[in-house]
Amino acid sequence: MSDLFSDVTEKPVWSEHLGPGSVLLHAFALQAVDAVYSDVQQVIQQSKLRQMVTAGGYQMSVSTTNCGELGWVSDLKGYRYERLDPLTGLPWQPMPESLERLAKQAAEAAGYPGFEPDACLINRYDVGCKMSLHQDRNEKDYRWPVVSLSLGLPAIFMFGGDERSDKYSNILLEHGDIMVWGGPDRMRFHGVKQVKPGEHPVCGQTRINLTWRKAG
Ligand SMILES: O=C(O)CCC(=O)C(=O)O
Ligand SMILES: [Fe+2]
Repeated sequence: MSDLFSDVTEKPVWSEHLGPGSVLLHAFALQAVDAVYSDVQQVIQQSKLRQMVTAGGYQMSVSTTNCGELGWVSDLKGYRYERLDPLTGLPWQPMPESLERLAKQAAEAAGYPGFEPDACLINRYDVGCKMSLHQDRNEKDYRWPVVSLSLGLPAIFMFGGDERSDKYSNILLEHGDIMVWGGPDRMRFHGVKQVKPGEHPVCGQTRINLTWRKAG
């Protein structure tokens, strides 16, 4: 086919098991990307992306916002979930249906049926942004997984063990991939290496990451 984009939307969907509770769903989101991406743009217009500060006083390189009942925030008081956007004092935007549906489908495909996310964190990585190794531990109930969608520029995801010093694997995350980790893998350290320069047909010079969680 001569259609420029046919190879983008027709990449095979396949599951790669990366641990007893973690699955990389390659290309899982490609069919839903148009709706998801435009809904993310709507959310970002209402709830601005901002660079949060850690308890230690460091400004994160990624820019962040949220949708859903609960939003992840960080400031000098530390990491936590909040019902109100601290920038506006208003509730976060409701989670768009396209996002909620995709998260549930991905969780189910990864072996976590019944996932009801109440938080969707939106991270924008411009070229050069990264996320250091960390655990996701601000959620109330660790029985539910983290479901994480990558859009735009590719990134190397560091997937480590339960200790910060454990060796990690380097996993390539591409546009439309969904990484799910839960169960025995829920507390594994993870992070993202510096995003390399590039131009993506949908997202331009950025990587967008959405992570869904049952936080409350
Ligand atoms: O950007 C990613 O792929 C991971 C993001 C992440 O680990 C987080 O937001 O907690
Ligand atoms: Fe994380």
